[in-house]
Amino acid sequence: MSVPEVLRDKDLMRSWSRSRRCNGQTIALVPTMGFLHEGHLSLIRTAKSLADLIIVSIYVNPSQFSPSEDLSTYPSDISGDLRKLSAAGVNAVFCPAELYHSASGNELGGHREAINGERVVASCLEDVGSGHETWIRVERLEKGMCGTSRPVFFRGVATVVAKLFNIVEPDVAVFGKKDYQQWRVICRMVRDLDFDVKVIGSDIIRDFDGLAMSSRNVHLSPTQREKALSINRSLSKAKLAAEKGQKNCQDLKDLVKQTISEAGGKIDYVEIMEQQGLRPVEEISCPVVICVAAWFGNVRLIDNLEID
Ligand SMILES: Nc1ncnc2c1ncn2[C@@H]1O[C@H](COP(=O)(O)OP(=O)(O)OP(=O)(O)O)[C@@H](O)[C@H]1O
Ligand SMILES: CC(C)(CO)[C@@H](O)C(=O)[O-]
Ligand code: BAL
Repeated sequence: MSVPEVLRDKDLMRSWSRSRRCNGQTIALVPTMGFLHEGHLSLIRTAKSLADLIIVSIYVNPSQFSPSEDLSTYPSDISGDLRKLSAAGVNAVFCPAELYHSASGNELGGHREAINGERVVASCLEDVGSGHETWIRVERLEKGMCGTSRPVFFRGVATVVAKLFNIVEPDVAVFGKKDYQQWRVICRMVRDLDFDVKVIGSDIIRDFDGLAMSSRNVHLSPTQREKALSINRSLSKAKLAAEKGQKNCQDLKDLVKQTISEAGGKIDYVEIMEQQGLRPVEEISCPVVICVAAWFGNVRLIDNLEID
């Protein structure tokens, strides 16, 4: 077990990376928001098969949360994460305190301020008069599904991932297919803006009972967790129905919605999209992905299943 180098400063991160690339070593980046689980570790294993050195970034990006979302309660355990990353054989961990410039020109987004000892969070950067004003929009792919319920999400993700690519300068970057739309948005950004980075989508890792692993699962009560198993159950049912010949997407979506609602989940969306461009499909005649987001109490979970 070797302890990875922990870098908090973007210039140091860039020179760490550049010096290794100058020596001919290839670098894979695995961007995360921390509170690591087996899903993240599987991305690291994928990354290790693709590059000489692995960098994991841990940064809870404020600009992808709107003010009503869960930035302030996003789980964190940096010492646990560092232990897992050491065991996983990662070479460096990039965990900047802040990545955005403030209006004063300092590198402080100002999204977390202690007022009267309480942690107050303004999650959308403009709300606090940040100096940051450059955003990447992946105009069609960012719309619909998670883009509807999380209006600043993909703008924030695309922008922070572009920043990470510019700082780390990786050869390869690995993302989870659990966040399917996010993965496709990043692939499109890389293609459209000519980033010299190969983007890889890595398969969803599920817990023993089928629940897709997610940092937010920690907020589920045992009863909510039990109910949340309906997501994977509903996706498997729909896939089986499709394989048996049910090609009508409305019927398949209704099956998914009914299974989750009956278990006590509140549907955010259920969509069936073609895999590459995420355009909605009415009859299955090409590889599709069924994408779901649903609430269990205050926890919003996403999941999906590809039908090839
Ligand atoms: N179960 C999983 N299988 C595969 N990849 C995953 C899984 N969970 C997360 N990832 C991937 O890990 C990367 C970092 O994700 P993040 O740190 O937001 O974790 P998360 O578990 O997705 O958290 P959240 O609770 O926000 O959904 C993303 O590319 C994401 O798709
Ligand atoms: C890609 C990412 C690290 C950007 O903040 C985040 O959205 C995530 O963890 O999936
Ligand atoms: N894994 C996606 C990060 C988010 O939900 O904000």
